[in-house]
Amino acid sequence: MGFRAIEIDRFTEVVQSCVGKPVHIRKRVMKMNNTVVCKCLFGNDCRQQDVLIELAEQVVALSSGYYVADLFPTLTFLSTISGMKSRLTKIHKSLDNIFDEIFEERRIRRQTVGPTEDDLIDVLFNIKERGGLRFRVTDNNIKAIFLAQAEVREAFKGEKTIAETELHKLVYLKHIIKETLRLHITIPLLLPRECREQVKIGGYDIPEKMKVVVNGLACGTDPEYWDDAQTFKPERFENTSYDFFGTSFEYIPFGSGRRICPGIAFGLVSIELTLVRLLYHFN
Ligand code: HEM
Repeated sequence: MGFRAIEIDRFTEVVQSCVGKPVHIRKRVMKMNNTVVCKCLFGNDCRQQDVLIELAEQVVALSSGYYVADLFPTLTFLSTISGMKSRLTKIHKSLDNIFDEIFEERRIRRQTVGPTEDDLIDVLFNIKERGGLRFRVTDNNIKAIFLAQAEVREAFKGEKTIAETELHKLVYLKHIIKETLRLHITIPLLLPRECREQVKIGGYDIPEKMKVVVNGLACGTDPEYWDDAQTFKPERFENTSYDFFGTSFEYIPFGSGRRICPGIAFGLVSIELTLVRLLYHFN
């Protein structure tokens, strides 16, 4: 059984054991998803798992918030006095140290036991050691990949469980997920961009190097594009071609362009499986 299936089973059992008592579903789902991602990356017995999950939760909390300093990028002191800068620097340093620790432990294990290729870190170390690429793979490249894990899903392709292959049948569930992500986009202002060249947008001159913040929530709820924009209506996605890849700017729950979320497939399967389990087992 793959990591995801095991963790979803565990999650279902925990929720079941709470029957009759209140359960904080959001907290539990978040913890479960972070555990799955962590295990896919660093294996089943990662000593640093709890700290990594804690840091991931802090990053999500910081990146999904609204910060006045984002609106006034030239006022650099704002990000300093708001404490945002020092919090991000602190998290970055902690992550970097933990990655160094994990890499070192894995190097030692590979020297004694050898590679196992059952998690992403071994896959990347194998690539690094095998060489033969046009570029050299460094520890920093590996760290960057862990922070933007587009390959995760690909690496675990062989691990699909029957439940995952059955998901395509649940058409309405997919509409519900699309509609939920439209009204409740996870990162409402996406990630900030920097303009590469001077452009005119909507009558405004945007100079080169200007920081641009795209309001994804406003796009998804703009009455010019959406009928009854504030109402939850999953059927609105019937017979439409909206996808998650940022091809229509009125629907960009995972962002768009170069910095589009690399975890789309990973995230969607996790949402679908979790919902299916909850709907199956609980009223
Ligand atoms: C339903 C689940 C998810 C949603 C709604 C979501 C949404 C987003 C959004 C809106 C962005 C900003 C994109 C932009 O500015 O254009 C983003 C970036 C990102 N996401 Fe996700 N995400 C999800 C799951 C995941 C998962 C599972 C992973 C990793 C396993 C992941 C990793 C990332 C990373 C690394 C970035 C930054 C990309 C960059 O800086 O270029 N996401 N995500």
